[in-house]
Amino acid sequence: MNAAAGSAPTPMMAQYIEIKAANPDCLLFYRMGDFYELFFDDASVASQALGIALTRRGKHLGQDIPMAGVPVVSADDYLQKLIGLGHRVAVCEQIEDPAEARKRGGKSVVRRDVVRLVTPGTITEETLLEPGRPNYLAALSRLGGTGDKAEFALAWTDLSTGLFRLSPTSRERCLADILALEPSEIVVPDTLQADPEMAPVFKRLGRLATPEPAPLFDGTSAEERLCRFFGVATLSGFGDFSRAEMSAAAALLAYLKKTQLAARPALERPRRVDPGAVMLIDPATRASLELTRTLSGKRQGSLLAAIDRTVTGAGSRLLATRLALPLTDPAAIAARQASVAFLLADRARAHALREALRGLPDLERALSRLSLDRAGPRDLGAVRETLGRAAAVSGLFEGAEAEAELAQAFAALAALPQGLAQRLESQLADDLPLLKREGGFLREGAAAELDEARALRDRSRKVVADLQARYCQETGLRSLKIRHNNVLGYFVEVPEAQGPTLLAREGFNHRQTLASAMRFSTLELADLEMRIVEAGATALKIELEAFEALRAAVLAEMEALRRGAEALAVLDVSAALAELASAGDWVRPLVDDSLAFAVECGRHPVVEVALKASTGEPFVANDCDLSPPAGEKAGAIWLLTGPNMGGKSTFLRQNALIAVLAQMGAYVPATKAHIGVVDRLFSRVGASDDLAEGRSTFMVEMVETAAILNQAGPRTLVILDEIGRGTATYDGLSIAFAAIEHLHEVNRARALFATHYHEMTALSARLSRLKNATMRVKEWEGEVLFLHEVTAGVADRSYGIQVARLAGLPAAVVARAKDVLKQLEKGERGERRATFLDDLPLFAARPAAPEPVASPLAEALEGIDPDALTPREALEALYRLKGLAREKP
Ligand SMILES: Nc1ncnc2c1ncn2[C@@H]1O[C@H](COP(=O)(O)OP(=O)(O)OP(=O)(O)O)[C@@H](O)[C@H]1O
Repeated sequence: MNAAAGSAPTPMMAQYIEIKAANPDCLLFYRMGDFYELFFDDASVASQALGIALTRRGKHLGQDIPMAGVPVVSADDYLQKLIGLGHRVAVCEQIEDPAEARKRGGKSVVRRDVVRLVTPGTITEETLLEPGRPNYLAALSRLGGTGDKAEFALAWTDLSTGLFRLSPTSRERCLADILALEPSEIVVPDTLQADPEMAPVFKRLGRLATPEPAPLFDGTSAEERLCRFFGVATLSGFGDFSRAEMSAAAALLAYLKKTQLAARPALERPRRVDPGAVMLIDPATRASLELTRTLSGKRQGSLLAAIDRTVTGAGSRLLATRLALPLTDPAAIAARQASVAFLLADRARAHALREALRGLPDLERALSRLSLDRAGPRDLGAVRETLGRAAAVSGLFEGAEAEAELAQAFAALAALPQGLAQRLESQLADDLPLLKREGGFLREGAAAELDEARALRDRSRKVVADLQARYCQETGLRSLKIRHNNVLGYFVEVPEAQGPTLLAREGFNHRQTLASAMRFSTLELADLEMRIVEAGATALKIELEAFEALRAAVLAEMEALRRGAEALAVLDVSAALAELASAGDWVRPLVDDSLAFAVECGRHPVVEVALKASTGEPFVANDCDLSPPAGEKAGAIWLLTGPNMGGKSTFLRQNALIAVLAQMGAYVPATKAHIGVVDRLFSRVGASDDLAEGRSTFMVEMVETAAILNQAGPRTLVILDEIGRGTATYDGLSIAFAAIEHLHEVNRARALFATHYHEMTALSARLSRLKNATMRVKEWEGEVLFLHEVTAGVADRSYGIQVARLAGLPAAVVARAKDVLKQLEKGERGERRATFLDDLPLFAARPAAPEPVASPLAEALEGIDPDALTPREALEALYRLKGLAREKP
């Protein structure tokens, strides 16, 4: 848009241009009556994104002005779509009554201003939010310049619930930390985004990152800005935060101020998340394990979808957060397990609890809207209902001896302000309207004055009915009606043919003639109108005042209400995990500080369910033991060979998922499990092509493998599937070979390694903690039967051709492949297997051998071309070489 140049625009356009200039990176929703209108380029963008008509409205600089509009009543739907597409929207409202503007003179435009910037990370409307997903706005800061001294920190908030957290991070792990949160938006200093060193991070974050001027992140003023926001003299009461953490948190507040303008969100005090307290899961692992969404980005099919039995939005959000950030402290994990165990032991009460929670309104989000003054009567209703249900839940567990986490939750419920519940109950009607602006949400008896005004209004309605009957009688016109509209107010309407009767009568003033009717006003009606309007206005005023008083009363109890909401979410999650454990026969894993990893009869939580639903076949449970073998200090590595389709990937993943489930405090799909805390989880399973980023499948595989070999430690769990298969056989085999040696000798990590390179199984003779395992198959009348059973041992074949046949490869191709395989096996296989290992030095981790010194003998040999020599010359060359061999090198 280049609207500002040239001749003078109309006053309205001038106002529009000024406001748009102040918000260049947003689509401007410009309020005009019952519509938000968009102009110029914004109009084209919105019309395309929303599928709405692109029209024109007047001219600017001699050109038509493109325009698109959305009705205010359905603006939320359009906002949702635009936000989903990554746009930001500035909502510009009329901030004075049009009557005021008229008083200033004919050409005055109504004052307008932007009241809010709607961005993906700052939405609070129920309709714009997903109930079971937190909506995080994060900020990343870097202090201390570039290089090794740089200090990184993250702060994140969910404006819709008031949650506020911060955590130190680093250049290396910031991307993993950010992606673990799945923020909707992350605010970063523009200087950081422009730093080439950070390019890979920002490339991955893409549109999630919102660059802001670096002064927003100023470290020196951060503490003071935080203190001011929370109204405290010092932050020491909240925790001991680093300067980088405070900088990120202060930037977050500044961004909220910028987007929320007048409204001040009620955020909880910032809490620090210690990075060591959670299992580190890098982005590739997170994606490949499909923890909260599948590789295609859907929730359906993810581990989260498979385990989510919660019945409330807040519960579902808490479960997602726990799954995304599994813990590393055995005591904290045990505390969560104890809650599940408690509810598992008392199924009847757990069931009653779930029934009491089912369909509970989202108190956290209602509180946030109340604090931002964006709430409606149903948000007050949510407080009322939650308090009622909380009392019922408390009653349910009266006298119960609960442990740590649940004991705390019950205490929070007991501390809820039940007086507030009574007050809300006595004031709010049973059925509440969405918006407060039309009233109708206070119950009868809530306020004497209100009842009076309402009675007057209702009486007036009866008076209208009586008046109509009287007019009918007096005029003899039986089809005479009293009607109402916003333009005329109350009026008398008769069919056109009867119009003359009224025109002739005293007291009926003609107002309008329509195609089939005539309309009249009377003095009595005008008088009535005034009384009704006054009564309505009085009633509305009383209701709005009562709303404000109730809102203030709720905000005064914010802390207690928040803790109560959190307690209900904890109860919901614990009961949901108990339900899951009971329905699926899951067990409580022992999680401790050892290096054990022993799972008996483990199952894959997602595949098991999918299998049951599709073929009805049972899932074959399998053991896995990576605990340090007797006499060893480090965990074991299992080298898994087996046929294609044998279930290797499923087995690998299921053990990674069991570790995650165990450390989030859930039960696990197994008959017994002992897990020494995993501090870091790496999984390289299946190809996650990154072709769009300009890296080939093999390159991505190697980058991820490099990350694992560079970072894994003894507490790490590594899951590697078919490393090296994306290149020539010998290259791939060599890489797989070297990678396993490194894992065993240098990283000393617990690992599961699946491969089709059967040559590698011979490594178990040299690596003391490496064990061979294989997927059993049965051959029967030329068919392969996959048993999906993991046993000790080595597979001798991959059955690739059988699988290819099952997949429908043409019979001729299958037959030819069999021939080729036979030839290959005859010619090469036996030899290769026997000599392969002997040809290789044992460990790649060994110091490299010194560079060979060029010998004169070799040089002389190099210079001889046997085909070009006569027999005599050949004999001479031989003598010369013998002579050289006698000399010392
Ligand atoms: N333990 C099990 N019990 C029952 N069915 C299983 C089990 N494990 C795997 N399956 C079934 O076998 C299919 C193939 O499993 P998976 O992909 O793990 O095999 P794979 O050995 O990794 O194959 P490839 O080497 O071809 O990648 C799965 O989709 C699943 O339906």
